[in-house]
Amino acid sequence: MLVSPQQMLDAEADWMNAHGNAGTLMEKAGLGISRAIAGHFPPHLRRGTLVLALGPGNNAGDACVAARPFAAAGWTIRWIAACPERPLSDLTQKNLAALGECAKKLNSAHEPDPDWPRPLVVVDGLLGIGARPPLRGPVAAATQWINHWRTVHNAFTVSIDLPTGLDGTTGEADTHCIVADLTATVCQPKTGLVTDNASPYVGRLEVIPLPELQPAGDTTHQVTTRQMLAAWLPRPAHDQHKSTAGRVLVVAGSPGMTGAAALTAHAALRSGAGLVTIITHPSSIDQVAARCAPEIMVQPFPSDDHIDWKSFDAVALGPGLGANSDTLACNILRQCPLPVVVDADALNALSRLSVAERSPLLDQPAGPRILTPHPGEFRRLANDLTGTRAERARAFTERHPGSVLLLKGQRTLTGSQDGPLLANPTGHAGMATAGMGDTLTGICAAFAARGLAPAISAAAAAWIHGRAAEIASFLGPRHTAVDSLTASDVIDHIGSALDDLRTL
Ligand SMILES: NC(=O)C1=CN([C@@H]2O[C@H](COP(=O)(O)OP(=O)(O)OC[C@H]3O[C@@H](n4cnc5c(N)ncnc54)[C@H](O)[C@@H]3O)[C@@H](O)[C@H]2O)[C@@H](O)CC1
Ligand SMILES: Nc1ncnc2c1ncn2[C@@H]1O[C@H](COP(=O)(O)OP(=O)(O)O)[C@@H](O)[C@H]1O
Repeated sequence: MLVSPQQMLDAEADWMNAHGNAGTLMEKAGLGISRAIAGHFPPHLRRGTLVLALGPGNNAGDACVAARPFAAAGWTIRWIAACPERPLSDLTQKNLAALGECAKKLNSAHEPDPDWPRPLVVVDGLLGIGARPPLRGPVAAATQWINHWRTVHNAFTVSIDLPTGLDGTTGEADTHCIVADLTATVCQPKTGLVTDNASPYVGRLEVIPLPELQPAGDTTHQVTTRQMLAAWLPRPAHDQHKSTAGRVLVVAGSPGMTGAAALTAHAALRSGAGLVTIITHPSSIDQVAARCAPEIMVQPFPSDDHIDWKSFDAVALGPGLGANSDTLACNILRQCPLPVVVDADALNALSRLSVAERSPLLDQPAGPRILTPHPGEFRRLANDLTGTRAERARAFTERHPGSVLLLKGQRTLTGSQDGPLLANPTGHAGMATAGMGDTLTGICAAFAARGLAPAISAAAAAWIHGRAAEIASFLGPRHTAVDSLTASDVIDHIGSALDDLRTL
């Protein structure tokens, strides 16, 4: 559910009227924020430096609570009062004191101390949901040094509830709005966080559960959470075998794009599929097979276009298929009774059909369909739709009620006729690289083959895909800069993302 800042403030006021003490809520929220930071930097694994930028409100208290497990694990803790003319709130002072001697005050924040251990994490506890841009005075100065540290000193920035300078309702941002690598939003995500305006500022989004508060809000638009996913993704049954674990058919690859077929198939294999078979252009078979692990079967397109659907549970259709396979792609879409994840050149084939030919394939398909366009492919499929990404996604699923839409991008959206619009919170900008969509298609097809409903397969795949990218970049044994991530790195960490999800 999305809530406006006002709805959240109302829920907080109700709780305060009934219980009169914000301390217990701060304790829970702060420890949840701490766990979210630990999802990138487990405090016992790498001992770095945590800098707390404290404002006059209770976000600053949350930041101090969040720092406690890091202090206990031996991190260097520094804090700075961003508005020296205003006192820190009573709860902030109490939780700052609880950090003990290891939390030292900074009088200015021109540059980070070169002797501080890395990683360097800065927590933006400046302003909360009660504030709105424009930024003024010392807070505006604080957001500028935090953004400078991020750009020049590779600081990882964590915002509590919303990046300071972002309007929680509209997502409009002040010029000096914090660019948050992680936004830990308490209780429910605020409407502004998932708007198109907010995408340069919000980064990874983590919703910190706080069931004590019960705000009203918009249930038709949600952020996918770990709690939802854990209920959706079953562990394998003791008595399953490879033919019941999910059989994926990958229809992909062509001369020059054999890697797309291999990436899709490997992602499906790592996402729990029991059997993975690629069918590809006869001229590419040897190259595709050479790229694949021995577990993956590789066969040529059948000469008569006949595929025995009983041998499979789901299909991944389109990655690297090239522009000469429109007939094959459209025939599969006409005939296949199984869930089909429709990507890349299969989407382009659909775009090239007339509306009269395309509509029945999307509105009354022969089986479940999950369409996974990136924004370029989406424009080709529905170039008449206008409005925000969310509005266009909704309009598309209303127009084509028989298909699930997985609209990729920085905040990937899953839309379906009868479910809420789901915004994906995981992932980072290092995912903007070749083959990443092919990987997502493989994960999604494996989940559909394992029996998950189409919309759930799509939303779960987007979450796992993004989380695998985070683990590869921040936690994996060979973690490196975000911008050196490859699609193959993501595939290598799908298993860690599944594990991570199950160790809530
Ligand atoms: N190793 C391989 O074999 C690879 C094969 N690939 C295949 O190459 C084929 C062509 O796919 P491409 O997606 O590269 O080409 P497309 O022509 O479908 O898409 C590129 C166009 O879409 C726009 N676009 C893409 N992402 C966008 C975004 N986030 N926002 C706005 N616009 C965006 C670009 O500006 C560009 O105009 C597909 O079959 C694909 O599966 C690619 O996945 C790359 C790797
Ligand atoms: N800036 C970003 N932040 C988070 N995820 C991103 C970002 N850019 C791209 N992605 C993700 O990476 C994938 C790219 O898919 P796509 O463009 O189809 O790649 P390809 O066609 O090369 O396989 C999508 O899942 C998308 O959501």
